[in-house]
Parts: sequence; structure tokens; C-alpha cells
Amino acid sequence: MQVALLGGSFNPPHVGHLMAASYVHATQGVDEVWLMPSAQHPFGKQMEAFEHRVAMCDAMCRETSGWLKTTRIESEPGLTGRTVDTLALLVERHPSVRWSLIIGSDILRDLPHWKDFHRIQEMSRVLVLYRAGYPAPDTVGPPLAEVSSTVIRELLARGTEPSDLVPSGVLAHARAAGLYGLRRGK
Ligand SMILES: Nc1ncnc2c1ncn2[C@@H]1O[C@H](COP(=O)(O)OP(=O)(O)OP(=O)(O)O)[C@@H](O)[C@H]1O
Ligand SMILES: O=C(O)c1ccc[n+]([C@@H]2O[C@H](COP(=O)([O-])O)[C@@H](O)[C@H]2O)c1
Repeated sequence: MQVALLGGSFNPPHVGHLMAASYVHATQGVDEVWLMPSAQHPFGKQMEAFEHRVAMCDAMCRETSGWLKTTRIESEPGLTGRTVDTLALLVERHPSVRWSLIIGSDILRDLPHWKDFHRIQEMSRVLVLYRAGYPAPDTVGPPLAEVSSTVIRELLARGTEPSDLVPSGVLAHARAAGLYGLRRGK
């Protein structure tokens, strides 16, 4: 079994995440893609509550035939959002799985600040996807959607519902829970 991990804040999940996961599932020989929301972010990003981001990731998973799943592993005690530690735990727990790690090309500039990236490369195949606007050498595949959670949060703050950028089930959860300043149930 081959699993690709897509870690992130998912604050909120959007079609860029869905396209990245679908692309990897369709072309990179993996059986499943697991969304891995951060419980705490190593660089201190502020996020909506973990449980809400998990619920929104689950809503996005329901857009697929079952190959996309959400893992809550980063909420386990002892983990701090450093991917090397999470991956080591996953490797120990699922010894027969072969792991890939998906990152967007915008992250490349941060990698020198990651903990033990060389160990991540030993434990997994790292797939760097071409995020539109962030060209870099050695990326895999065509440029993917020009969409970010930051833009979505900005649109929501201005009262615009980005229904063309966010899966409808994700927006429905955000609305029902009153996230991002949305009026509950609006
Ligand atoms: N449009 C996209 N195309 C390709 N990769 C993406 C895209 N959006 C996010 N990713 C990748 O998904 C992972 C998680 O991203 P994250 O949840 O931080 O989303 P984001 O849109 O970058 O959020 P924010 O705007 O809040 O920083 C990262 O590896 C990121 O590079
Ligand atoms: O391992 C690290 O040192 C490290 C440092 C920064 C970010 N990460 C991971 O990178 C993933 C994407 O992070 P971000 O900043 O795009 O939300 C997410 O799973 C983070 O936990 C990991």
C-alpha cells in the first residue's frame, strides 16, 4: 500500500488542495492520499480550531470515491507539527505502507527551517508540486490552481462567499459553525 501525505493548516481546505491530491492520486501510483491538518503550526500560524479544520477536511474527502482521507495524527501528544516526528510515528504504526510527502513549491523556501528534512527524505518520497505562481526546479506536473486559504479568508472577511474556490461541503461546515466571521447558519 502506498500513501501520500498532504500536511497543512487547511484553514480552510480549498480546491487547490483537492487538485493537488487528485493529481497525485491519478499520476503517482498511490492508493490513498491523507490530508494531515496541523494541530499546532511549527512557525506559529494562527488557525481555526483543529476539530473544525478536521471536519472541513472530511467534507472535502467526501468529494472523492474514498481514496482521500483525513488523519488526526498531529493532535496526538508529543507531536509539535514537525513533519519528521509525525512521519516517524506513522512509519512505526504502519510498517507495510510506503510513504510519499506532498509539498507545494511555495514551501521550498521554508525547507532550510524544517527539522531534519534529510530524514524525511529517507522515510518518504518527497513530491514537490508546482503551485501556480511559485516556479521552481524539479517540481512534478503542471502548474496547479492559483488559490490559497489566505485569499479565501480575505474574501470571507469582505462578505464574499468563495463558492468557486471552496468545496460546497467545506463552506457549509464553515457557515454552520460560524467560522471566519460567517454568521452562523447564514
Ligand atoms: N493551490 C495550490 N497548489 C498546489 N499546492 C498547494 C496549493 N494550495 C496549497 N498547497 C499545498 O498544500 C499544503 C498545505 O497548504 P496550506 O493548508 O498551508 O494552504 P495555503 O493555501 O498555503 O494556506 P495559507 O494561505 O493560509 O498559507 C502545502 O504544501 C501547500 O504548498
Ligand atoms: O517539519 C518542520 O519543521 C515543518 C516546518 C513548517 C511546516 N511544516 C509542515 O508543512 C506543512 C505545510 O505547512 P504550511 O506552512 O503550508 O501550513 C504542514 O504539515 C506543516 O506541519 C513542517
